[in-house]
Amino acid sequence: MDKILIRKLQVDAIIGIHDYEKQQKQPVWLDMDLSFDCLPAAQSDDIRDALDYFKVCERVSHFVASTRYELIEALAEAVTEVVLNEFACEQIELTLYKPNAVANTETVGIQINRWKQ
Ligand SMILES: Nc1nc2c(c(=O)[nH]1)N=C([C@H](O)[C@@H](O)CO)CN2
Repeated sequence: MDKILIRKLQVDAIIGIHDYEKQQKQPVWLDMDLSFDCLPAAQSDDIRDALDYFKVCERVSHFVASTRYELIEALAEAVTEVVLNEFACEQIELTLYKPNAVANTETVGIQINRWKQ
């Protein structure tokens, strides 16, 4: 299966277990590998046959910016539900990073794989 790739989509969100994290947004980064048959779009050269990565990024950015979660596990799960429910991809591998979470690390994060039911 082909994939549409999105790397380091940057969104500010309310995410964390501590009070200070509930009072101010902080950056999260998202990598998304979206399983999708790209042959029809390659043959037609028509965006209507494609999984439009701009629309995915726009929707996920608005969703993440509007949420409040304590755990990255919960935010990651919610993002995969939005993408699978609203776009034609069959599977998503999502990596969600929280770069400001732990000092002396480049970032921490989570990776999950979810399929359309
Ligand atoms: N598995 C997880 N561990 C931790 C999380 C999380 O979301 N998932 N969150 C925190 C804190 O919010 C941290 O990011 C900020 O101090 C700690 N551990």
